[in-house]
Amino acid sequence: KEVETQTKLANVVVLATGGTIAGAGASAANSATYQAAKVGIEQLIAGIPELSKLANVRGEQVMQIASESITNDNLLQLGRRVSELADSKDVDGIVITHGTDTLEETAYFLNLVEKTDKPIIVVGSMRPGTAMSADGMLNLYNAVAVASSKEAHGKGVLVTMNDEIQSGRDVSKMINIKTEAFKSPWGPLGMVVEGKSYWFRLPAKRHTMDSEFDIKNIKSLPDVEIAYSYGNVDDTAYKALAQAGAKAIIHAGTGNGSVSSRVVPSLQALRKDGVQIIRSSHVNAGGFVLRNAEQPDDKYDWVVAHDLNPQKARILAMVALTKTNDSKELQRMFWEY
Ligand SMILES: NC(=O)CC[C@H](N)C(=O)O
Repeated sequence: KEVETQTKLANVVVLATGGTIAGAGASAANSATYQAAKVGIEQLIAGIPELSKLANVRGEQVMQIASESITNDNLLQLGRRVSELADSKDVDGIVITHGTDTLEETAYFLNLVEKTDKPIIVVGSMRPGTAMSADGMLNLYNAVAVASSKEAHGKGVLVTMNDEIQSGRDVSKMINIKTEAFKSPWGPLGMVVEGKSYWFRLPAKRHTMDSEFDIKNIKSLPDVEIAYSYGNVDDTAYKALAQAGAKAIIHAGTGNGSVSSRVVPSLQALRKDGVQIIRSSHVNAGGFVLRNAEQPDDKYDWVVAHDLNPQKARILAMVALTKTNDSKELQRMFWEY
């Protein structure tokens, strides 16, 4: 009977990449001062015996780094491993443990390029496992719960933090010291409570099975960079990034993605030289940039990132540029994904 119930459990693979969820501090009082990416995945799984009631869980250490150091090559390596596992008959769901600093970028990347309807859940924590009220254990338990659930199929890449199920496309790290760090401007998709998921809404944007991008066809990612805007800004960073070979520059603009009059002429010139200019906003709670509002995008042949923050806009621009360098096509993609 025991064997029978065991075989009915979903097979979930946890791909570990590092971050605070694998962090360790000197004492239980160290919630903010600790080293990320220290604890191996076997030890993390062994620390949560309750996982074996949810799924047949096995771990794989893909890398062991703090996520601010993740490169495009790391993204491709992780994306390819996820794709291999998703293609495997004996894998039902995939969890990725990740540092929280760039978790929103990796989750969005996978959401765009993985051709599967199997659940892919990206999870991190705000406190290391050695701290009082560590959040990693429950976040990982919730990730495995969602990864092994039938309802999570076809909903794109998801993030489970702070009991919430968020869309990997929408979610962003909004504060760096609280366990309620991850928010979406459009709200969570659901909740996980005691290992059971409760859904309230669905993602509206194209993802995974419905995406025109496929990790299997992406050999490398082009150079896309971000320039931050603020009072007294000038064009130095934009020109330097283009000089260094950026194929597209994400304008991390103020407000509506507005552009300083000291910067506009240089961005027009860069566009004439072939660099794609993509206007986004760095406002905290989520930007909303519209074409020809603030700047005449049609006239300058610029693209708007709409609600994607600058770091997510970088991800979509890189993936999009593997297919096209046509600014109209890029803009279509920025509306659809
Ligand atoms: N809370 C975290 O995971 C942050 C730790 C580290 N900076 C990282 O992103 O990997």
